[in-house]
Amino acid sequence: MFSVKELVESVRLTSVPSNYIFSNTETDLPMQPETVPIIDFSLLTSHDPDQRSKIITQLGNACLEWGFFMVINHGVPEMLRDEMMRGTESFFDLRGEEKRQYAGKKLFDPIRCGTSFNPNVDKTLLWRDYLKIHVHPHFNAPNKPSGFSKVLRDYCQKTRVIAGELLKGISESLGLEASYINEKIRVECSESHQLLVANMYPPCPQPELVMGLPPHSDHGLLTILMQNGIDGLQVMHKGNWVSINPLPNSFLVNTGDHMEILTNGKYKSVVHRAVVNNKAPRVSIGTAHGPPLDTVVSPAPELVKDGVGQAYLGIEYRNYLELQQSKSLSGKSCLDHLRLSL
Ligand SMILES: O=C(O)CCC(=O)C(=O)O
Ligand SMILES: [Fe+2]
Repeated sequence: MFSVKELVESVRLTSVPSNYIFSNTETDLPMQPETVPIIDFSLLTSHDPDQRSKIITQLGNACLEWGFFMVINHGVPEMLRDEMMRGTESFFDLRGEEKRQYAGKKLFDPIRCGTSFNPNVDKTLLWRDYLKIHVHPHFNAPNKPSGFSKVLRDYCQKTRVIAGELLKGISESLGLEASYINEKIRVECSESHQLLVANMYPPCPQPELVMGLPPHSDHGLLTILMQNGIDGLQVMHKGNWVSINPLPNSFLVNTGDHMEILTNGKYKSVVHRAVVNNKAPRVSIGTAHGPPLDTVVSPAPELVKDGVGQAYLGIEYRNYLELQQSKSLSGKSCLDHLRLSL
């Protein structure tokens, strides 16, 4: 099966095919009403030292306690976000044969589209189609829908700027120079890696039986995400799933596995999942921000001290991406390969 969207559109489904049914989706776990941290991005670029130090403390706390926050006042025009969302939806609406040219591709091929996470090994299929594009250091774009390439380029460039500023603030929150993360693993350099992942979750007749994306953490340092106005993201916080209802025009940001490695476990990558609904298609667009593919990410020596030993092995970014893609998406199983017992 190439696409769950095609499945939904081809037959009138009243129940879910058995190969999509998760035995334990835990969607009945109590949801905690929680206020997730909000970061006012405009204060990060403020010249007022008091304001900057306050927002850096907030950013540090958000990374420490949540690994997740909403970013407001980020300066990305609403029109660009709308165009990006419309372009992505139009891509998923293209005829099957137009999308199939990107099907069955390998991890580092410029553009891939398909369904589930890794249908070759996924025991249960996910209620999700995806489009993945390597957008930096080499920019790629599908040739349809028309005009999408320009919007995509602009959107990806602007999200890289946001990631760069957030990483400066995060470096400072760790007591390091603002440029530390950038210089250590070259996240902001011209070779840095950025992957765009667009997810399409069609409406499902029995949403409680399936998963859009099962609990997982992301590779990279930070993921910057927006959605089409339909909720479905849940974040694990203190042992509970918290449903995320983003503020209008905000970005959702989460820490990835390489943030956890780099900070020697101080800022952990956050486990999250995407649930689906029976009413409206949900689309989310994430950009994962990492170093150049040949960079070995290992714990920062400055954070391996005071009796705390090195908690993770270093690994080349490219190898980590390959490791993650070789398996089914499952919790923090990739990071577990690198943990050192202290
Ligand atoms: O759809 C979402 O809200 C989450 C997407 C996600 O976690 C991912 O693409 O890694
Ligand atoms: Fe994710």
